[in-house]
Amino acid sequence: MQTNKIALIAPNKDFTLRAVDLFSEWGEKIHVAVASREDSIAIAQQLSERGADALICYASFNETIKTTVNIPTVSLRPSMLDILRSLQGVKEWLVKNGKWVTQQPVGLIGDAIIAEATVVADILGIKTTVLSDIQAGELAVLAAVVREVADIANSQGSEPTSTVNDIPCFSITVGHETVFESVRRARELVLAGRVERVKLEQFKAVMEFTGEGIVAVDSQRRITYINHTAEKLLNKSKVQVIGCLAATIFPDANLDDTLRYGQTRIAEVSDGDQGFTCRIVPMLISGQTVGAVLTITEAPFAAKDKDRASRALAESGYKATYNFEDFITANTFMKETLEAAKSYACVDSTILINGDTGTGKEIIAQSIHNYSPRCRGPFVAVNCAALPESLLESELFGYESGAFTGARKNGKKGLFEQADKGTIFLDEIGEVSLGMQARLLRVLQQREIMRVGGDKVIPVDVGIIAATHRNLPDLIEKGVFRRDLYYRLSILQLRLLPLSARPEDIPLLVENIAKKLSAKLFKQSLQFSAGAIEVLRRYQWPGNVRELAGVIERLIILKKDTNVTGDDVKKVFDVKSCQADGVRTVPNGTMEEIEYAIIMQVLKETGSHEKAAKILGISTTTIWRKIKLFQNERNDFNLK
Ligand SMILES: Nc1ncnc2c1ncn2[C@@H]1O[C@H](COP(=O)(O)OP(=O)(O)OP(=O)(O)O)[C@@H](O)[C@H]1O
Repeated sequence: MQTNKIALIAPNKDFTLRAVDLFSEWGEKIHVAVASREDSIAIAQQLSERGADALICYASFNETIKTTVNIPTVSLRPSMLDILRSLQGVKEWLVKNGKWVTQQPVGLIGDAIIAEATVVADILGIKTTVLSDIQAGELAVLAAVVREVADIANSQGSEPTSTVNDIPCFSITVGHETVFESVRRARELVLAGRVERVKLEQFKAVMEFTGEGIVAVDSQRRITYINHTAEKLLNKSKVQVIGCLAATIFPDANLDDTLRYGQTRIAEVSDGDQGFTCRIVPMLISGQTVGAVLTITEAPFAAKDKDRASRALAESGYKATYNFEDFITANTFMKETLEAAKSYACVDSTILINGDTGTGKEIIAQSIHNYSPRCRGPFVAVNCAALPESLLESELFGYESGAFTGARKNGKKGLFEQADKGTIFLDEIGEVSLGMQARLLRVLQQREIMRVGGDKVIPVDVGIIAATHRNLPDLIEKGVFRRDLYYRLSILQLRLLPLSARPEDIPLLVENIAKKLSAKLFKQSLQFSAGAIEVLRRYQWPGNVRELAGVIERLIILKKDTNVTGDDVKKVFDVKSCQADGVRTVPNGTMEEIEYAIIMQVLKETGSHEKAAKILGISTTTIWRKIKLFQNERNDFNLK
């Protein structure tokens, strides 16, 4: 390879010789190689491997060559000026030889030049006809033939280069200026390529030495790039990894959401001993996902500790079991909500879930935790309505020894501390007192707590998800909820629709819940008729999915066969009202008093909040809330 790194691929020996002459005349050190159509690609590749920075290729070779080499290519073909000059020569010759007056057409041959030659001939007033080759067509009626010849012009003359059956044949060849222009263009591309390469090298240097591991994956999920840090983290070399399917290196990293739907997500991946947190970001070109970039950092939990960690979590009970797949819905709004929830899971801001009782707020909270980088940490759910204020405070923030009578000798860690590195789910946040709201606001802002009776500030690393069935802006208006706390909580909001607003979910939920419950109760799964589904769709479901699950459970237990009709469903609804109206006596009083009395009666009969909730078709949270509300109102009343 010569020092000048441009090479020309010529289609024949004559072309080659003329090009060599021209380049030496111009003092250009350009390597010229001759190639046939068949070996042109191999020769182009050899030239590229031997260090050529750009190739000038005869036009008919260029289309295939440019897609097989990684260096820029320039197509060399007769220019418009070359065609004009040739046809002008033809016209002059026809005039000079008395053939112009006959107005016989000129035959044109050569796919690459036909379009331009026809236009130029029109301008010059030359009649033309297109021929496929020199033997074909009515040569006798032609004044002349003009054809493209793969050569460099050797003279500027306007004489025929040959004759066929006494018809003069003229050639259109590549002019000297055209060759010169192709060299100029190739040089320009080499220069531009160099600038790009410098930028690329700078970019690569930054990528290589950043503290995070970086891996790029194409749309076929094959690894196309891995930086030095990722090689070290994964203990694998570029050679081992490039070209492999991402799944072979990261079996737990699900790329579907990113490659199909362009979503950014965070996954916990491991390669045996070591665990990593992996942020997966789509690579977009003009809005189209063409691949993904994975940034990898060491996870707070090493893989070898995972079993121990998850065992400890299971034992502590602070474990989230639900994932997004468990949330069944066919409703478009709810599907969008799930997508938003997945995005929220990737950031650490507080999330507020709003929805009626039984709409799945806890499923969503658990799923967010399990989808987030905190998934290996604890998930601590606190029902803020279930505890009296003083107890809630010491439960949430813990206490120091001797903080109050009956306090443990060594003090106690609060739930915020227990949720460290994980997520705390503050259910029924709308029910907490103003005093407690002030304490919560401080944690939300500073991510620090102070134990009851303590004076030490303890930093806590927790994700916070809050939920309520209440309309918090209404509570703000009533002065029972702090506006500043609401703003803090509501940066990322999710709203869950009541079941009555999404009747299209009923068939899916019925099928799914019936399958799960019948397996749990060791019963055969039920078949719901269209009539049964219709009855279920028309019902209002004040207790939402929890109530639906209760109805299905009753059907599974009561039905002797497996086919459920509309009447069966109605009867089960009746059974429920019989239980409430028939067996128990309804006391006199206000609605609240009757409700309170019924709740207390069922609690007494069952001895358990869970069983009572099931019978009444409401959640345990609602039971706690109603009791608390009733008792608070009584206390207020008594105080007055
Ligand atoms: N979309 C759903 N798909 C499947 N199961 C659901 C769905 N929504 C709710 N459930 C089921 O309904 C029950 C209630 O759900 P969850 O406890 O998450 O509701 P909630 O909104 O937190 O209720 P509450 O406010 O009363 O505590 C659970 O058994 C849950 O599995």
